[in-house]
Amino acid sequence: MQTFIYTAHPVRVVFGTDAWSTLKDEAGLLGVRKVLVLCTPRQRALAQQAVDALAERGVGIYDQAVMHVPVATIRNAQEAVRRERADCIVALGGGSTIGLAKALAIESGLPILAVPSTYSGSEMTSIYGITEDGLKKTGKDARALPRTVIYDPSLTLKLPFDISVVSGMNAIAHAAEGLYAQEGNPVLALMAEEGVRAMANGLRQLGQNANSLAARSACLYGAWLCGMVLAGAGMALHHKLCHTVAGSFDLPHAQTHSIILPHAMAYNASAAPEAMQRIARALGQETVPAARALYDLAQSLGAPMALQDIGMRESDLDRAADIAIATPYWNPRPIEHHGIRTLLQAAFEGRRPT
Ligand SMILES: NC(=O)C1=CN([C@@H]2O[C@H](COP(=O)(O)OP(=O)(O)OC[C@H]3O[C@@H](n4cnc5c(N)ncnc54)[C@H](OP(=O)(O)O)[C@@H]3O)[C@@H](O)[C@H]2O)C=CC1
Ligand SMILES: O=C(O)/C=C\C(=O)CC(=O)O
Repeated sequence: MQTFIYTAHPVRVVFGTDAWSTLKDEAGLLGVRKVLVLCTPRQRALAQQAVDALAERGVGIYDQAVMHVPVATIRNAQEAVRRERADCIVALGGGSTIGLAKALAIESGLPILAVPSTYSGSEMTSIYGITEDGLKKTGKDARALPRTVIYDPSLTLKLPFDISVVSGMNAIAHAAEGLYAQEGNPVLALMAEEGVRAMANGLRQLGQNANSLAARSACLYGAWLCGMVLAGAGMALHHKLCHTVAGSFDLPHAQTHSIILPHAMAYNASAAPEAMQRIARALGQETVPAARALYDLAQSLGAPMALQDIGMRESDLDRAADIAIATPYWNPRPIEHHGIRTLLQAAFEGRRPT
């Protein structure tokens, strides 16, 4: 067996259809007294339920989380933390809310208790992203890793089917890329394959019945595994392209992942054949190239397939390629301008990878 390094990311996880009811006890186990609940404006009613459940520990709500964590939002939320003298942050929502909690924790050292309602997987990682002056910067900081995660599939029942699909593809992207990323290893490869399998099966079941708790459980379990792979193995070309395109041109994160993933896999296929085999096997499509199997999965679930359909302008593709190439992540195949520009064109048009 090859020599490798595996780093565990210590997060306490409570998983199950009634897991949400443990919120107060879990906050108690963290030894905190004043909990500020973060959410987006539309999740405020759920956040109020959290404050009520936390009883004397629930001191307030900050409900202005937005995607890509703009610096101005962080400043306003920091003010709420100071005003309420919070000593803990509950992040209740998707990756946008969890991302805001991470930015606050990096500055304050406060512990995060995350209750995810999408499949972004952010709750399992110490990776953070902050957007300033139209540019998204990402980094890693141990303080950004939540101390506790409560996964309750019943909280994801209201996640619309179309968002569930692209969010699930975002999770699959973590695992797919983790199979060839620089810090990948055999332990993470096991999680990656199982994560892709669980998520793909869960999404297919959701396609039959979006209210199925069994399907929602499979998706959330897949999101957890895929998030752990992202945390441990790191990122490569695909994630870099998504951060460039979504962060710099203000496109929706998960949709961008879903569209670019098959094209990034096609770019890397020749340099990472074993990873491609594992992805195709996890999708139950061993005779089809992984890139096409991913494209077909997304298409069969009605996901948007072209960057032009989610607001990208063709005139911005050259700049997107320039930004992605300027500060590349490590990648198994060398990053070269013509290949990346061609990849972005294919993703812009939504062509099935050849
Ligand atoms: N650092 C990391 O490891 C990672 C970070 N991310 C970051 O996370 C962000 C994207 O996360 P993502 O989860 O896709 O985006 P959001 O958190 O913005 O959620 C996506 C959509 O789902 C809706 N939604 C969430 N929960 C519910 C619910 N329970 N019921 C109904 N609708 C719901 C949101 O609605 P509403 O806005 O109304 O709440 C929103 O429209 C990006 O900024 C990305 O960079 C993503 C993956 C990993
Ligand atoms: O692209 C992803 O899904 C993973 C990481 C990030 O989004 C980084 C971040 O902005 O938090």
